[in-house]
Amino acid sequence: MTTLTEDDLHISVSGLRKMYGDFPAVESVDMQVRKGEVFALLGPNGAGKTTTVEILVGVRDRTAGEVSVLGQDPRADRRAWRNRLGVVPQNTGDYMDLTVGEVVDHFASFYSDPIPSAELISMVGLTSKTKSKTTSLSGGQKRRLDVAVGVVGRPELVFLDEPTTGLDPEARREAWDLVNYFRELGATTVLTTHYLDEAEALADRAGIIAAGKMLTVGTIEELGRSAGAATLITFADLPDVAQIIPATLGTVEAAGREDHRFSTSIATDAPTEVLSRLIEHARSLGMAEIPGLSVSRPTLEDTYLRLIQREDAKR
Ligand SMILES: Nc1ncnc2c1ncn2[C@@H]1O[C@H](COP(=O)(O)OP(=O)(O)OP(=O)(O)O)[C@@H](O)[C@H]1O
Repeated sequence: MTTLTEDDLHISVSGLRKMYGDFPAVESVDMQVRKGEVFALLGPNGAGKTTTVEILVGVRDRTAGEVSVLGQDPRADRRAWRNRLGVVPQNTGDYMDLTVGEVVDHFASFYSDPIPSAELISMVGLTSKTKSKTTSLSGGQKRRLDVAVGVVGRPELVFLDEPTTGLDPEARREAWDLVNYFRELGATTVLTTHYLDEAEALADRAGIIAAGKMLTVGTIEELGRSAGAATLITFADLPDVAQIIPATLGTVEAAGREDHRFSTSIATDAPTEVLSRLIEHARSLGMAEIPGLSVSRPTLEDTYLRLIQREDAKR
């Protein structure tokens, strides 16, 4: 594993804790976000995602822990530092009686090199609404305007708190395009979400958080492999499998009749070895093909559900 230096990191958090009275909204969060990556904070309702983001962007104080964002402690909240961030909070205020174009122009005026308003409005799919009052926008359209306002200053580090909640599938895709656009510009993105497909589609790495605790951090593939989830190899009509796959290599999990076939599943951490033994076995029986063969890798969803359920069981 390569050792990361402070220069490679846009965010470094250790031992983060936030108490509301004697309730720990954030109990132990450790995470590092590398320059240029898309990092997803995944977790169920009330996990502590928003509180963590609010601390990172300097709008909420912390009880304990070390936090560095773009090389600074967010508590200092310096203007030059803030201008390098783009923040799309979960709940934004209203934009009063202004039109979409006026709102974007207004926020653009705070920055020295903003994304041109028309370009940005088009990127979030609101061109036809440029002259409409924001009060007439649908919930999803308003959310897209929030995203535009948050990123108009070409931030180096973007925080998107549940950017696609309430959006229809097409608008979700547009929001995803925007994240990819920022990735191409070299920006770092932290997004909170409880949509696993969103993390899978967008994130380089993700952290799973529940009940204020960071349970695991890794690439999407690493997360899929963690929490003891095994690869599942399924096939049909291959006799005497138990004799060629010892228990040390895999567990023959299910055997049943399906569509006139006798199907078998093997859960294994050594899929290549199991497959090669199966193929050799099939050949020795004179079979050219193994009927119904499929290999399914454990998914992010498997790991997520396992970890969240394990955490729920503790409470
Ligand atoms: N101002 C506050 N005072 C007291 N408790 C709070 C406050 N803000 C948040 N909490 C509690 O802290 C916990 C974490 O909340 P937070 O909003 O960070 O969760 P979240 O992961 O963002 O959830 P969601 O996905 O529902 O937005 C929740 O139990 C919430 O009720």
